[in-house]
Amino acid sequence: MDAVTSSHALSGINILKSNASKFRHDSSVHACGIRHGSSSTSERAFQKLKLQNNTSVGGKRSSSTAVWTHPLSPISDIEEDKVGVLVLNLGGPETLNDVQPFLYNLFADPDIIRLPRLFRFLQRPLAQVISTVRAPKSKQGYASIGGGSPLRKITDEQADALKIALQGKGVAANVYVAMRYWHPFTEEAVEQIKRDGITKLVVLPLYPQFSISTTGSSIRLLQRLFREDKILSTLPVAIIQSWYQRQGYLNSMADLIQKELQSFASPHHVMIFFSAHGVPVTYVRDAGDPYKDQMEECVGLIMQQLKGRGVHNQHKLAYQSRVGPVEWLKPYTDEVLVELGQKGVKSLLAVPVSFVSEHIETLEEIDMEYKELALKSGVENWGRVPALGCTSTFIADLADAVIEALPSATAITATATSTTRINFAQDPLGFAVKMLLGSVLAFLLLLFPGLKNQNWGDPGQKLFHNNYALFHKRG
Ligand SMILES: C=CC1=C(C)c2cc3[nH]c(cc4nc(cc5[nH]c(cc1n2)c(C)c5CCC(=O)O)C(CCC(=O)O)=C4C)c(C)c3C=C
Ligand SMILES: [Fe+2]
Repeated sequence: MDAVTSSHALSGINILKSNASKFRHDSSVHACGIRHGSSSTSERAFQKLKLQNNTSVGGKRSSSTAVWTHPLSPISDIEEDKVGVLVLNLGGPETLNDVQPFLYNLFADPDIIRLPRLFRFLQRPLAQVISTVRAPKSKQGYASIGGGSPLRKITDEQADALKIALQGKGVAANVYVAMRYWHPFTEEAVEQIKRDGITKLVVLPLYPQFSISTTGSSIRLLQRLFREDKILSTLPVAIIQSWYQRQGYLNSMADLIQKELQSFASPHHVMIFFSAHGVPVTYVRDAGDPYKDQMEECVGLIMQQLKGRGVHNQHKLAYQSRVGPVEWLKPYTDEVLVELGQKGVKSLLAVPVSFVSEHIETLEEIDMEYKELALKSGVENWGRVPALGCTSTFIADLADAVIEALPSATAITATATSTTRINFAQDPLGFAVKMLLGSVLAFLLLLFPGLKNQNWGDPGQKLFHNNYALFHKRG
């Protein structure tokens, strides 16, 4: 997928795939309230762009900077603009009492459980059932990491650090946090943006790779909120779609891996084990989610970075955190760990690669479940790379990404295209059959609550599994 293309029913917003590999990271800038350096590579490029824009026609792509300009929003306005950055994240329950309602919000999202359009009316009842069945297992997980998700605190810290890094680069901006499924909700952040009179907005997902289920879902919600609002519908917005290719991010990941390898007695013999959050395989196969491709490319780029530093360890990518009965992206982390252990791999360094803060899947799933499984399977030495969090080089790079995106901000206008409609046009018979089966199973589920499949939390009946699998095949 190319930069500045809209995708997955997200047309109408200027979406950037932040591909600024030509920008070196600026190690003189420190985030998290530390030191702020002078002009960075990106800042200089930004200044250069300002000059360029004064002399060139808008709407042209700047090949040396990976920044696109738009005739409606000349870069020379940025100094007068009131800039906002909207940081997107998933959100997590802060207490155990929040777990079920948080799960309800998650499963009520049509980008998480993808029902055919005609059966969307079942979304909420289904979410109620699934969240109730899943809650006990989820609660156990959150209880084991201190009774709640650390996501809000870490995201707030990252937002503060980003504001400071932007300031250090000469851009005064308000940074807002918009969570998809828990506080502070996206709606609240958007209201605050309106109250503050922001005149130019950059949307920055805290997911390096794009997935329909994460960045895509948040963007879809934003599109709706912005279109429905008189003021917001004219606000120039730039959306950074993904940023896993950025040099600053890759450097920061390589730094963390290199550092962690040193904690092993024999660093060369450690297998670098990338574990990414999975998505159901239908997202990639049927709905065109670029997540898998981007993840594979991302891992390749990190390894390339490490090779450039003389680190030639073996590596492997696998997918974790599957929920429900459907097939998810493979290979599965738990299965690979067992295989590697049985094959005689003795040292493993786990690298969480789909997310930039610690959360339940790093603190509980990787640090507890997977570690135990690996050790039981024959692995003797286990390590885990921490999430990037507020690492200064990383935050500085995010600030650069924001600055590079600013000139492309443009108002949200066009109407979204629907994947469902496309699928229907391509395969009307298949579409009708799936809808019919989906409806029969959904009604069965609602009429006979006993059919709830306990595998969302506990072992149980199979029918609900199959039901869910059908729902996942949208259209
Ligand atoms: C890139 C990151 C993520 C993708 C892709 C993703 C897809 C996805 N997740 C679920 C179901 C659940 N996710 C849950 C929590 C959760 N997921 C992510 C990230 C991605 N999810 C995060 C950051 C979190 C929050 C963690 C925290 O600390 O609070 C949960 C709840 C936890 C649990 O019960 O395991 C569920 C459920 C689906 C179905 C999905 C793709 C369709
Ligand atoms: Fe998830």
